[in-house]
Amino acid sequence: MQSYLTFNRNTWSKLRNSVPLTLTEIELEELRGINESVSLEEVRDIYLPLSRLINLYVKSRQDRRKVIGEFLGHEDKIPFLIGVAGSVAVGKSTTARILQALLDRWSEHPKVALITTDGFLYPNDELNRRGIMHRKGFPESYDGRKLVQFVADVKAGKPQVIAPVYSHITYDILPNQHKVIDQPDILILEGLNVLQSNPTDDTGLRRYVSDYLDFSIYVDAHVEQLEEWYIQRFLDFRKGAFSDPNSYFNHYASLPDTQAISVAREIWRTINLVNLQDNILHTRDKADLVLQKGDSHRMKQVLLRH
Ligand SMILES: Nc1ncnc2c1ncn2[C@@H]1O[C@H](COP(=O)(O)OP(=O)(O)OP(=O)(O)O)[C@@H](O)[C@H]1O
Ligand SMILES: CC(C)(CO)[C@@H](O)C(=O)NCCC(=O)O
Repeated sequence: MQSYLTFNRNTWSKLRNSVPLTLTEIELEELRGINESVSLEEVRDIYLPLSRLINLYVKSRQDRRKVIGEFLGHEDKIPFLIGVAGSVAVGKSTTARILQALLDRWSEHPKVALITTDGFLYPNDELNRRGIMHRKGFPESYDGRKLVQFVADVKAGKPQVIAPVYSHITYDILPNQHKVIDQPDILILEGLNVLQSNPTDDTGLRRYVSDYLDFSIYVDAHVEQLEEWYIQRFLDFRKGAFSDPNSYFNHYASLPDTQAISVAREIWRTINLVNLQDNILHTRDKADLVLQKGDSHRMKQVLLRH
């Protein structure tokens, strides 16, 4: 990775510069609500400098838009699109939610929306019909055309763009729910496939989500670590969400720990690890920024493309 600048925790944390250190009590509560295990030190040292960097990128994009607006006599409101990629269970959605909470404190971009590409998975019925239920998360399990169309519409400045919603509890698309993206200042798009280049248009015009990203982040960690986090999350879910009778994994709720661990390990090794190795890991080289995590999700290193 030669085209990246490399920062350890200490050098990165100093780049927070003028970002106010203090988060209000309300903001703190909001961050705690995202994930109780995220430490405040991590937010201060890693995510505040990152929010400063992104703010600079957004401002520069807004300045360019103003020039075009002045030239044309009217200014379109086009969201700044951030992609967050990485393995299953690396912490993409947690990272995206922390960023959302931090970025919408800035007056230049008060409206920050968040979408996960999980919503663009085919519903289970369709996955079963295609015989690919065991390939959830692999490129062929997503409606790539719908996803690219969604992103293209958002980046064309369209109001009220609709995104479908996925539930980790029912393990399926929620048929009667959707999210509306209405010209935010920033849209964070989180998902293991946001940097993938899979053809999504069989008419020959090949378009990828990554063509529309203004800034991309890859959250990275060693595979041993990822397996541990996946199993731990599975166990946490088992105690909580799986005990909901609507949960797809309800039958796992009563499994003893040792058996639950082997089920989780098996799912990890046969599905998510294979997907990481075949389809996700190589997209790391395309990211503008790589966040490298060590033990307990603590950031070890940050790489910034220059
Ligand atoms: N910064 C963090 N500090 C502590 N724990 C974290 C952090 N980020 C994520 N985790 C934990 O790691 C696990 C995976 O996190 P998360 O659900 O955000 O991952 P993900 O990459 O979005 O996964 P998926 O692709 O399956 O949706 C969760 O149990 C979460 O609580
Ligand atoms: C929904 C995805 C693909 C991504 O978030 C993932 O969490 C998943 O469900 N993977 C399939 C295998 C598993 O159940 O972990």
